[in-house]
Amino acid sequence: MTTNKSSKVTIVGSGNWGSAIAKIVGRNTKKLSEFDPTVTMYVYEEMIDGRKLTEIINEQHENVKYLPGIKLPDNVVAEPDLIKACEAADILVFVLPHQFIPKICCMLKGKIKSNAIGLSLIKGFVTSEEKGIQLVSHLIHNLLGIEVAVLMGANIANEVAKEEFCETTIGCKDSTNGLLLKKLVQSENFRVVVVDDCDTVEVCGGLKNIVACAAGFADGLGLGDNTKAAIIRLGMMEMINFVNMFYKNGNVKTFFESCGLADLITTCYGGRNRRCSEIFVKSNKSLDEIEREILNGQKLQGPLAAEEVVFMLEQKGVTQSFPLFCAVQKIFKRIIPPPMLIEMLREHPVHQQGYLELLFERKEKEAEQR
Ligand SMILES: NC(=O)c1ccc[n+]([C@@H]2O[C@H](COP(=O)([O-])OP(=O)(O)OC[C@H]3O[C@@H](n4cnc5c(N)ncnc54)[C@H](O)[C@@H]3O)[C@@H](O)[C@H]2O)c1
Ligand SMILES: O=P(O)(O)OC[C@H](O)CO
Repeated sequence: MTTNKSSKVTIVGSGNWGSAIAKIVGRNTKKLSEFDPTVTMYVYEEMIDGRKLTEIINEQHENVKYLPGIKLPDNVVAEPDLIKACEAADILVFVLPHQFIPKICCMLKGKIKSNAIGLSLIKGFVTSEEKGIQLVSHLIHNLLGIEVAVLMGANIANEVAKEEFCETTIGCKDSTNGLLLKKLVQSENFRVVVVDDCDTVEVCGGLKNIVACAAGFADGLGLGDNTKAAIIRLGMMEMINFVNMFYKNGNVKTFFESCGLADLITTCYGGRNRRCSEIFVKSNKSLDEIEREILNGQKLQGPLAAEEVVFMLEQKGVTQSFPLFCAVQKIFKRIIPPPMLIEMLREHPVHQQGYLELLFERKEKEAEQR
């Protein structure tokens, strides 16, 4: 935990969500004595119409590429040098597409304060040859040696930036740090609940992106709301099963925080993964083409997560328990056609009599044994 009276905050990332959270964090640090008012935002530099993005942000106080139309507080300062941005920070808010995080952490190793704390807003997993699938917060902790909390919820960045009411979940083991992080990110219209079941919070954020892709496929196939509701329910059952199998201390109650069912709903109706998956079904375009044409530099997390998760499920020999995750991976690889999604869900193990009892009884027994 940090002992500074006035904690210095750096946001590592400046995409759609990074910029939206910078708006809240910048406002809070300006008014709360716990924090140094200046928030540094690490920006992966790029040129926009001949000007550097960092210069535009620092002069116009707007991330014109990733969050156009939203003014950032003037105490949010864009910095293109990763080390300069992070070396003095007491709190590091990680909010980059997950594919960039291993490289960023390697660059930061040994260059940050040893008593800094991290908060990861990254929804995804990382995989390596030796370690298989790993939670992003665990990777950051292992590489940088700092405690890392997570923040996940039903939070489409553009809506948060417009200050529409929503909720979110922070997973943090240390209650003092949890409270400090809550103060950093909570606002009138962004309500925070802190829980200590960090792994479940983070797994929810990574897996819901896969379910969102299935929802997008259903939209692309012209199916209606009943099918989408089934996809959300079956997706949530696979998420619960995944936590039960691989994160033994996970608590099913966490699925009823914003990071669980609520995020599944918002992402299956309004998210980028859903939108791009619908186009994937309706066109012959590759995912790369769709990402380039639709997202203007923003990144999809769902297809990559499906690849990583299914690789792990295959290694463990348990793919039959996760037909929805597997269907998404196979459809993106064009191994099966999109209508096969429904074939794979028709015989879902959740439809077997007594499935829920088995799922929850097993969990209760395990809890008793501990
Ligand atoms: N956008 C949302 O609505 C939203 C909401 C909640 C959580 N999230 C999660 O937050 C995380 C970040 O998402 P986002 O929406 O802020 O990002 P984004 O999709 O807008 O990604 C683009 C960002 O990646 C950066 N980038 C591109 N190439 C890079 C490189 N080689 N190295 C480092 N950075 C590079 C870009 O500069 C830009 O800042 C993701 O895990 C996402 O799932 C997003
Ligand atoms: O746009 P998506 O699909 O990356 O989802 C955004 C957020 O994670 C929703 O909470």
